[in-house]
Amino acid sequence: MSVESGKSPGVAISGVTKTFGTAEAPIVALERVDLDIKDGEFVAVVGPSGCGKSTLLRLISRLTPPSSGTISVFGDVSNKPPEGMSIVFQNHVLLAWRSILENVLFPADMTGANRRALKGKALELLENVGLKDFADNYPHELSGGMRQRASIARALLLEPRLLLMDEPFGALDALTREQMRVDLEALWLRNRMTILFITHSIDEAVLLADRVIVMTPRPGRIERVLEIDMPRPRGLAARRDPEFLAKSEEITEIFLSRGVLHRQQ
Ligand SMILES: Nc1ncnc2c1ncn2[C@@H]1O[C@H](COP(=O)(O)OP(=O)(O)OP(=O)(O)O)[C@@H](O)[C@H]1O
Repeated sequence: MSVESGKSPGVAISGVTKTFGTAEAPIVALERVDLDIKDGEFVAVVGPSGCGKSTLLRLISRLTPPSSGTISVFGDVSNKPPEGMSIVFQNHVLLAWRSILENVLFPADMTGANRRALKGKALELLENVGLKDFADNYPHELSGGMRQRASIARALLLEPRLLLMDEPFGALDALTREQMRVDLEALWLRNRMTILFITHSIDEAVLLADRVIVMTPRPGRIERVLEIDMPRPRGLAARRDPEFLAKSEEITEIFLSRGVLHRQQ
């Protein structure tokens, strides 16, 4: 049951299979996936390349329909894009000819929202992601990490209730990635939106999420769901928490047992 008494429904995925290809040569990207995400929960999905993580995100966003099964987003089972949804991809998709502030305001232009009323909000978001002084610069004047921060600020402009993040830090250097993780947690603690965060990194998943969904490939299935019981904010120190070490090890063991990782000979 996806709806806890007294709480609003989050995302409920029930018996979902997604098959690509042809009847003769089907590619089963996801098979019989069941997953409930609570409203306001931070869930990470970790798994090897090709296990169906992006497909899962695309199904929830309704960019792709499931082959079978149902997906309810905040109680809505229609095939319309969920209201209050934002997506952040691995590679920033900023518009080269717009300043950073204008890029963050872009969703206002797309939806017909009042951009004048949202300008203050956009500047506040740029401050939150450490780009206050770059509002009038253009994307080519920023580093990769700064551009990704701007993408995240843009995704938050309309105060999404559901934030879908597909390897958002995948293209960043290790130091920037660590800082982005800490900053994303701070943003989430302020806004408490529902987050589905896709990553290849075991550490990142355990450090960020309330629950980690471990997926294994061919066909993509949920192998295990782990509750991460660490106090927040977790910040940089969380890497020393015994819970972090135990849960990272548990996930590593799953991938070892499924041949995704191999011990050195
Ligand atoms: N549009 C499509 N047409 C055909 N096959 C597809 C399509 N999209 C995904 N697939 C297949 O579905 C499977 C899962 O792909 P998906 O992109 O969801 O994996 P992923 O876990 O996100 O991988 P990665 O971590 O490499 O991004 C793969 O075998 C892929 O080839």
